[in-house]
Amino acid sequence: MRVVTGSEMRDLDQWTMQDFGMPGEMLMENAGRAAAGRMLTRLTLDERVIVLCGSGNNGGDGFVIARCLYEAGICPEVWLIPEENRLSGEAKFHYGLLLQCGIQVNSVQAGGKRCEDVIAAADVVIDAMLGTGVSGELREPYASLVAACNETAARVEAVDIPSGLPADEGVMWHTAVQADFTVVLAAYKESSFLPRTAPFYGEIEVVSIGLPPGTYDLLKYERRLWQRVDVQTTLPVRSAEDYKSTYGKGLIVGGSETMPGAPLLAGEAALKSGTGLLTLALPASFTSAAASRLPEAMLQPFSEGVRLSADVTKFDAAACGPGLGRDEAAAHLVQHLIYKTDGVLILDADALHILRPSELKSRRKPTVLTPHAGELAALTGLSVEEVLQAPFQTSFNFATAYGVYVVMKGAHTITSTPDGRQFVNPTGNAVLARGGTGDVLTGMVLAFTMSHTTLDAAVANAVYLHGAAADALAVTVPPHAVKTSDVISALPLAFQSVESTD
Ligand SMILES: NC(=O)C1=CN([C@@H]2O[C@H](COP(=O)(O)OP(=O)(O)OC[C@H]3O[C@@H](n4cnc5c(N)ncnc54)[C@H](O)[C@@H]3O)[C@@H](O)[C@H]2O)[C@H](O)CC1
Ligand SMILES: [K+]
Repeated sequence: MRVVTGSEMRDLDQWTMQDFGMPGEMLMENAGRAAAGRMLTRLTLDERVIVLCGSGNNGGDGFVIARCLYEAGICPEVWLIPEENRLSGEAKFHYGLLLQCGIQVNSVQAGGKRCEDVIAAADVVIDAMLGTGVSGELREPYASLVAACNETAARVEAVDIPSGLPADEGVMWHTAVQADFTVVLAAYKESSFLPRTAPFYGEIEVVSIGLPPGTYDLLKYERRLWQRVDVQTTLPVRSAEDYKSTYGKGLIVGGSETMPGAPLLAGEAALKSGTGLLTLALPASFTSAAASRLPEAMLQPFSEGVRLSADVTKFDAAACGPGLGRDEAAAHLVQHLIYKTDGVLILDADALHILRPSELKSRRKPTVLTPHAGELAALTGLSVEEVLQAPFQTSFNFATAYGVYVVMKGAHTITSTPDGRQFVNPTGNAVLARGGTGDVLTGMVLAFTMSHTTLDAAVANAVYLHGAAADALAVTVPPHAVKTSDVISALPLAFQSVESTD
């Protein structure tokens, strides 16, 4: 399922109409009819339904939806917001068809009955006012109608995008319809994954509008959801012939006086994600606690201060950062791993605070960074707010500039590859909003980079199953009554959730 910008969507529309040859009227019929189909599953014949239609093609979709509801026996009250003569193209065409059906269309411009009052008294309001073509602050009467939609007790269902909301990240906006349900046309828009804009969509369903197969391959960059089927088709299948080093030799470097548990969380997660041979490098004072907590792991206590005694070149993958601290000795350790490891290097937590991005360019082997918004802000010199407003572009820029994988953690974690592909994660919940869950993900990424055939799948699967473990927990316990090690305990449930055939 793709994630597109407004201009990418328009390009795909144009190609479909001009090159593929599908008339715009047909594309709009497909869009409106598909949206109506999803809305009809939620409507009852006795509900008073209002359809608000704007001046562009979003409004055109509204005309088609109104006609489809009429066909299904529901007589919607249609409100045209602009003057009729503002309509053009396929929207004007479908407006004509609607009038042909004998459906009365009310005009906001005509005065008399106030549309706001009708919205207040409705059972369902279908928002076909503005779609991906919105720009700038809402002009009247749209601003007042959006306010009315946000005050009514009616169920509000948006077409393609809640009116007023930008499709793209990084766009200033002021107000938007708070939808209960949004039927998204053809592909997710970026704003459905941003912390500030996602809540306005309400429940989302994406519908096909008949774009020909392969249309999305026209786009320069792949940006899509990483879905259950992607995990099912790339998760390695274990075999009886496997032996303990089949899935690599992993190293986790971390821990300090103030954060002794972080490498243990990462280590346990790595072991429960399939690592056969794991070494923990941590302060000597914690080795006995580590041995009792993780007897499966080999231990390499730091020698005097924070020095690695292990030969890092013999590991297939190394993860550095959980609980490491940020002093000078820790900084030397990070540099040592950047320049000396022969395998995949995962940098998380304190290692990201220590890291000088320019050093990444010396890496000849793959590198995976797992920052949250604050860490990515520090790495890029942006503010946290700037990162949260444009997570796709920010992580894309860093990944392609430094040739690394970037896992930008959040409610919708985005994985960016060195060549600019991006995968949005659909799993996870508030259970993960607690200390140590990042350490768990680091251990999972370490394990998966050694067991998967491609790094794309290794990283995206780790993110997916990390969230799926939280989803499995949330089924039985409230998010506040969970501790991070419960997420590790739920990993088998996460694996089962993708291995089951249902
Ligand atoms: N492939 C698809 O997804 C298809 C999508 N369709 C629908 O088309 C809209 C995009 O249509 P477009 O005409 O480009 O823009 P809008 O309808 O969103 O609105 C433009 C319209 O709104 C006015 N406007 C813009 N900004 C403001 C503002 N700040 N205040 C007031 N008015 C504003 C502007 O003047 C224009 O008149 C997409 O979302 C889908 O719903 C196609 O139907 C089929 C293919
Ligand atoms: K809309």
